[in-house]
Amino acid sequence: MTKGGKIVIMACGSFSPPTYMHLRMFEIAKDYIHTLNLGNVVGGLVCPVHDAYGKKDLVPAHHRIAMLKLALRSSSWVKISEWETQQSGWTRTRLTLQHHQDTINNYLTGQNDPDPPSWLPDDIINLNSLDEPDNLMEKLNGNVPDGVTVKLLCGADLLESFATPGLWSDEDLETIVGRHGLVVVSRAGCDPGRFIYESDMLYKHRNNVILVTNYIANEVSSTQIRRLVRRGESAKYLTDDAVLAYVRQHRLYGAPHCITEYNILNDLIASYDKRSPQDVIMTSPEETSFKNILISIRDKPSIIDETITVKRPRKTNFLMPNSHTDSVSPFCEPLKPKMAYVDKVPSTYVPGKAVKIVSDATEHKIDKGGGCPL
Ligand SMILES: Nc1ncnc2c1ncn2[C@@H]1O[C@H](COP(=O)(O)OP(=O)(O)OP(=O)(O)O)[C@@H](O)[C@H]1O
Ligand SMILES: NC(=O)c1ccc[n+]([C@@H]2O[C@H](COP(=O)(O)O)[C@@H](O)[C@H]2O)c1
Repeated sequence: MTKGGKIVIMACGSFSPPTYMHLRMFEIAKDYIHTLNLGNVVGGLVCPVHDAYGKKDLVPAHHRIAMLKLALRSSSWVKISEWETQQSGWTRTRLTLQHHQDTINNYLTGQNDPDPPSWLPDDIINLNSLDEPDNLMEKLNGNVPDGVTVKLLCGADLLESFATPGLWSDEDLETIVGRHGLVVVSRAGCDPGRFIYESDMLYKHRNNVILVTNYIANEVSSTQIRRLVRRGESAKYLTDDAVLAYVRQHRLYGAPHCITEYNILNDLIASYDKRSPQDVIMTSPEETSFKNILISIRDKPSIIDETITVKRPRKTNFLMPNSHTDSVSPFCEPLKPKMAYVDKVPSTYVPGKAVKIVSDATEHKIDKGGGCPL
């Protein structure tokens, strides 16, 4: 067994919106712990804070949860705990760590709720279902040799917030650091090693603080994404496309009225049933609640992108009969934005699904089906 036992790493924060760095923290921390044999990471939890935390630009929890779900859809081991957001008000981090640790260990000792919470790490669920009867008996008797410790995963700025007068109580910090432990990821402008050295309490518990150097520094923050969004500038590649799509769709953080650009990937065409030499595939279209959708169409890989604007002329139910294909007829002015109308789009036209645009010299059509994942 590794020396630190089973660990669940939990990041508490606003996640308004989640960034790639929020996700990277988990990967970096897990690798570090495993390569140095400091413990066995059996799960990761993201715990968005309650709305009552009241931080600037904290959008309602249901939005932050929805964005986290989109951001984490490819993670096999990091889950979201909505627990804090479901409490009657803001919860101190010590209580959050304690609650999750207790719930996990109760589950492991068989005192579990028959309906385990959705955030319970899969490895914990599997661990329990693999229990030998003897081992289970030992656990039922209250002897849990390998209980799980929930550690607080944070950036070095959060560690340094421990020194902000009145923000954290000494008693809470003693419990968080002494009983749970910290996994701190480096962040520009912070010196966590020195910070620990200069705090008597942290220095005393320094063996319970794992300092992880992020050698591939990424200084993206939610603040920066919000700023770009507010200014109508691109935040692409700072967070997941689906998160940005959600932000635009719900006009969060002052996002301007939506014009969405879709890339047309010619190299994907080959994998689809080709109808004409000008077939193009749209990637990552979004829900059709937008009035204007900007679509880049590249007829031939060699020529400059042309764009057409597809307008929804009136409210429809957006359900397309199986056999139906709507026409988009652009004005024929080469290399200028072209206006076109789409009456209806297929019900499959949702985030994460691509729609095939079939084009020829005079008309463009949006075709049902042919979806490809993002
Ligand atoms: N670039 C980063 N490097 C290291 N840690 C980070 C980074 N961005 C966020 N974190 C950590 O992620 C956790 C959640 O932070 P939070 O939701 O406040 O993100 P943020 O991007 O710093 O937000 P904001 O910009 O709104 O203050 C914190 O522990 C924070 O230190
Ligand atoms: N006393 C405490 O327990 C305490 C104080 C400040 C922040 N926090 C937590 O730290 C996180 C900080 O998030 P932000 O970096 O987004 O402000 C939040 O989850 C918040 O609840 C806890």
